[in-house]
Amino acid sequence: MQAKITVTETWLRKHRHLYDGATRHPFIRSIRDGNINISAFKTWLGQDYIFVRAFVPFVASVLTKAYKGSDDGNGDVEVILGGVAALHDEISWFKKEAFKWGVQLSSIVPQKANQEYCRFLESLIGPEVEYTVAAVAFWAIETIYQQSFAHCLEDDSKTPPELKETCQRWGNESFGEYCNSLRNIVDRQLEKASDDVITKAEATLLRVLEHEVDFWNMSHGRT
Ligand SMILES: Cc1ncc(CNC=O)c(N)n1
Repeated sequence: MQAKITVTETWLRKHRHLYDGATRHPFIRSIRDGNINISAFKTWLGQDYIFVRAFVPFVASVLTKAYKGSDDGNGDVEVILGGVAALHDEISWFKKEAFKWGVQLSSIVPQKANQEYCRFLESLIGPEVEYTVAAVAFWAIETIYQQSFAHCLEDDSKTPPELKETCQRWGNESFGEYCNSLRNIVDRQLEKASDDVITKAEATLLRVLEHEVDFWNMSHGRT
C-alpha cells in the first residue's frame, strides 16, 4: 500500500524552490565548498547567538501550547522539551565558539534581518496563535538548519575542519531524528486542523523560509 502523502510533503513539493533557497544558500555552499569568508562566519555566529536567545521564549511558548493542547498522548511535550534542553547546551556552545573566534558577544548589535526575524518569533508567542501554526514554524526553523548543515557534512564536501563542529551541531543524525519527530507532530496536527488553520500554517512556513534566506544573506554580507 502506498503511504499517504502528508501535508508537509505537499508543501515541500509545492515550495521546493524557496525551500532549496533556504537550505542551499550561497553562505552554506561557501562552507561546503571550503571558500567561506571567515568574517562572514563570524558575523553569522554573533547574529545567530542573538537569534537563539530570542528563539528560547518562542520554543517555550510552543511547549506551553503542546501541554495545553491536552490530548498529548503522543509525547509532543517531551519532544519539544528535548529542543529546549538542546538550546541550553547551544547557548553555552555559542559562548565557547565566540571566544574561540574572538567574537565579542556582548557588543553584537542585531542587524535588520535578525531584528525582523526575532520580531516575527515574538508575534508567534501569543495565545491567539494556534499550536499547529506555531509548531509548523518551529519544525521549519529547526529543519532548515539541520538540512543546511548536513549538506556541509556530505562525503564530497570540502568544509574546513575548523567549521566541522559547527556543522555537526545541527547536521548530526540525532538532530535529524528530532526534526523528523517535529515533522510528525506537525503532520498529526495538520491532519485534524481546519482549513483556516492550514492556510495560516502554510503562510507561516513561507514566512520562515523567507526569514531564513534573509538571515543567510545578512551573514553573507548581502544586505
Ligand atoms: C536563524 C536560525 N535558524 C534556525 C536555527 C536553528 N535552531 C536553533 O538553534 C538557528 N540557530 N538560527
